[in-house]
Amino acid sequence: MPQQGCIAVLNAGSSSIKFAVYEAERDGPLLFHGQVEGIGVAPHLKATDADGKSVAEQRWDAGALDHHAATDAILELGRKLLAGRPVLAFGHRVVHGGTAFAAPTRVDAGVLKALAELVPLAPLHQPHNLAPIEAIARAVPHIPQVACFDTAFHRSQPALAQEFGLPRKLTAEGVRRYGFHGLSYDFILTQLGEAMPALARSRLIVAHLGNGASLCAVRDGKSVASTMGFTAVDGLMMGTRTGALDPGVLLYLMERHGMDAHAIEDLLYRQSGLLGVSGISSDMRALRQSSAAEAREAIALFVYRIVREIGSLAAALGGVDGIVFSAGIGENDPRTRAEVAAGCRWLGLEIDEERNRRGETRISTDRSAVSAWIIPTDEESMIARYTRQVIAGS
Ligand SMILES: Nc1ncnc2c1ncn2[C@@H]1O[C@H](COP(=O)(O)OP(=O)(O)O)[C@@H](O)[C@H]1O
Ligand SMILES: CC(=O)OP(=O)(O)O
Ligand SMILES: [Mg+2]
Repeated sequence: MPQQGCIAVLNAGSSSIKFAVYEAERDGPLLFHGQVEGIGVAPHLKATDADGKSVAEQRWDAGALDHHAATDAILELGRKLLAGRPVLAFGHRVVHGGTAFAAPTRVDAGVLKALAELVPLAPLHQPHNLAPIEAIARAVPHIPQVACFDTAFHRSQPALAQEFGLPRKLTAEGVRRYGFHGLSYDFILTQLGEAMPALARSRLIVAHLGNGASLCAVRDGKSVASTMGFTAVDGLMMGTRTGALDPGVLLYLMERHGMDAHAIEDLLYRQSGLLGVSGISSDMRALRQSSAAEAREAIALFVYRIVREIGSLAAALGGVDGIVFSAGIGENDPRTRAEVAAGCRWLGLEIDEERNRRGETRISTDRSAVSAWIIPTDEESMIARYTRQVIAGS
């Protein structure tokens, strides 16, 4: 009997590369999935089959595995696990789609060239999103590849929410707020739309808190505003990124410290955030385990920034009905959820400590005016869905 074809998905984040393989048919089931997480900290590859049974596990020392080597390890593992089963298409997360790409797109040489021009706008992601596309195109040029964009979900934002106070010429050139983590928000809203349609239509703030972190204000299932802007360094403080920063700091760094664009990029994207403030780690798990005052300060600043930005998005929405937590920290760290919720008491949010500790889907009390939820994200399944659609339509 001929083997059924499948869809292979790659999702390169700033500290992880996630992967998944599904049967190719519509809503085809997952065959296996996994991730290399902790890239740059404590790389750890883990893959499981559809029943959750481990099919691969490996660890490396902090410096021994970069994104490039992690992609190679995943492609190698994929070949082994697929055991000759044909891949009908590859779906990829591509963080920045700029002004030109507002929907999932089949990749060809022209598309790849346009996406490569956006590398300076997403230096922690875009190169790692494009490298496997190029490698796969070289190795198996006949297999279609589809790029799915983090920016696409936010294209529904009102024009004002997308603008900076810059001269119009720059806005027209594309210097505007894009927003990221869109595949994650899209997945979460799709899930809510199926399971809790009334909640999905209400005024929500979704907190995607991973190594990269952002908030999205959603009304009627559509993005209204987001904390990330032109690039994924804006908004919340993150694992290694500053988040929003007074632009005057950049001028100071250039004038007083003679820093050029390259040095500033390194500072803003790789040396700051939880890592820079704590001087210990970019990983929330390590900071929670540390008794150092600097670790506590880094976490307190992370939470403070989230609470302040929730206030800002609540204003953009004209009120809030629910808050959703997701991604590495949002799904797994009850203390961060409780601390954020404590800062949102003024909004009418009351958390149920036991539900929060157990990680239940609804973590607010029954009488809380604003509900709070944990919805695990699954960007890979969203990418697979879009990849099937694009292939079916081409
Ligand atoms: N059990 C946990 N407790 C607290 N934080 C966690 C836990 N598991 C993962 N994290 C955090 O999640 C981050 C990774 O989130 P993830 O969304 O997978 O990352 P990426 O932004 O690379 O896609 C880690 O850096 C770590 O800070
Ligand atoms: C856009 C972004 O920051 O993504 P990630 O959280 O996967 O690093
Ligand atoms: Mg991610």
